[in-house]
Order: sequence, then structure tokens, then C-alpha cells
Amino acid sequence: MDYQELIEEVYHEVNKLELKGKVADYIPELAKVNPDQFGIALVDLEGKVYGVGDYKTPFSIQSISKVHTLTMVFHVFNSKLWTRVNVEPSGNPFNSIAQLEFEKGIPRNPFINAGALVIADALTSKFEDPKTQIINFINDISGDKCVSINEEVRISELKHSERNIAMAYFLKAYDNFDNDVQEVLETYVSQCAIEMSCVDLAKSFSFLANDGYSIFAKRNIVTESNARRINALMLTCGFYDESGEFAYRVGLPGKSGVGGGVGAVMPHKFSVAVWSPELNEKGNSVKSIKALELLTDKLKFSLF
Ligand SMILES: NC(=O)CC[C@H](N)C(=O)O
Repeated sequence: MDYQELIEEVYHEVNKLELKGKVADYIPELAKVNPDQFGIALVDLEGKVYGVGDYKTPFSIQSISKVHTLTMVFHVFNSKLWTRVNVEPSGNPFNSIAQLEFEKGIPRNPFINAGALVIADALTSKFEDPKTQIINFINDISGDKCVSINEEVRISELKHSERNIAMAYFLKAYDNFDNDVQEVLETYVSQCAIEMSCVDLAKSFSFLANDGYSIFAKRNIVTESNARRINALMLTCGFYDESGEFAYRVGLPGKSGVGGGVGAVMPHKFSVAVWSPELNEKGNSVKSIKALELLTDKLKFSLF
């Protein structure tokens, strides 16, 4: 089946289901988005783009940026960072503090907030200006100057960061945080406030479908074996305490964000991004997950 036909069919079927959820409001600015928006973009390994709905509209990528920042420091992990962050599914909400105490300041994985804060800390140690480096990196792997920071979202989250600040101090208490908490938090919040469209997000995930090589940046972003590892982490941890269900229903490595986006890959075939702001109680987009479930159902293949 032609990819364009396929995603259009998925789009219309999901719309007919009239699925409902709730737009994230713990970051007040996110609550202002129009909840009815819905878009899908799929990018094949030649870079051909297929899109439907609001696929060109920029949205807040939030935690999807954790895949980009993890990639930026991944090479350090083999030697050092895996002593600071684990690679196990959390089975707990993305912002759980209890688990961090129980496990003595070593976050379960790099995609829950505690883990992503450790990654942001590592980026702060590595780069003089990590915020700019993150933007440059994502622009590079998308082949476009597509990244912007939504200042309202950034400031809104900064004002409501008590939980993440608490977590960062907690990590510090366990000697797992090297830099100034406020400085790292600013980097983390700014990566979460990045806005991109489904097209650009799918392009930025393309290297993960292509053994680590980005056709947009025209270079290897990570080694082939590290691309497989990042995909394994997305499959097991990308949807927090709903990762098992996502693997069961969709069967692709993917990452969600509370802006309602999901980026996913079918290795050696395509990368895909879906966006719809209404979330389920786990903080994952209701329509985006349904769309990906229908996509792999209709394709009759997934990772498995
Ligand atoms: N799951 C998410 O997308 C959470 C990201 C959000 N910026 C937070 O830290 O709470």
C-alpha cells in the first residue's frame, strides 16, 4: 500500500472514533492549544515526505526532545554515563520522586524526568552553551532550520518546575548531579519548549530508522549498534508506565511528549511523527497512539 494512502486512511479512521483525552495543564501554557489538531507525517529512507492533517504545524515536542539529548551524549554512556542512569522500564509515572529515593538517586532510564535531568547535566558539563547545541543538533539532523523555542511555554514551565527542581536536588544529594541545578533546569526546560512540525520531527528521527545514518545531515549520527540501543530504550521506556502497552498495541520504538506528539521508527523502512494534544492519564496522546496502532495493523508488520 502507498504510504500516503495509508496515513490518510489512518487519519480518517481515527477521526471517526472521536477519542477524547485531556490537554496537559500542569504547564499552563500547554493548556491553551487547540485540542482538535491532529497530524501525521511519515518519512521514508529516501527522504520522501508523506503527510496528512496538521502535519506542518509546529507543536511543543516536550519529552520527545529526550531522544535528541540522549543521542548527543550517547557515546559517553558506554564508558561513564551508564553508571549514572539505568536502562530499565520504570513502571512508574514520568515524574515519580518515590522511585528515585528507593533506587538511591540512579534514575531507571534516560526518558523519565530524573534520567533526562542527568542527561541535561551531562550536556551542561560537555558544552558551554548546551541550549544552542541542542537546537543546532536537531536542525542538523532534520536538514532544516526548523527548531524554535516557544518562549511562553518555556517561561510557563520554568515557573512551575517545583517537581523537577526537587528531583534535581535529590540527584545532587546522591552525588549524581555535577552542575548548578538552576542552570541545568534552564537547559531541560528549553529543550522541552522546542517546537517542530510532524514533518521535521519525523526527519529528525530518520537516523534511527537508518542504522544511525542521517540522510538529512549526510553523516553518521551514532554507530549502527548504538542506533539499535536507542531504539531498544524507546521500545522499553519511551511511554513511561505505558511502554508495555505501546509495544503490545503498536510494536515500534517510539517516544511521547506531553505536548501530544509521538515520534516513532520502523527500522530500515521509515520514521513517523504523529501529533494530537489530548492525553490519557499516563500523559500520552490518545489519538497519536491509536493512529500508530492502526498504521502497523494495516501495514501488517511492526518490529515484530
Ligand atoms: N512527559 C513529558 O513530556 C514531560 C515534559 C515536561 N517538560 C516535564 O518535565 O514535566
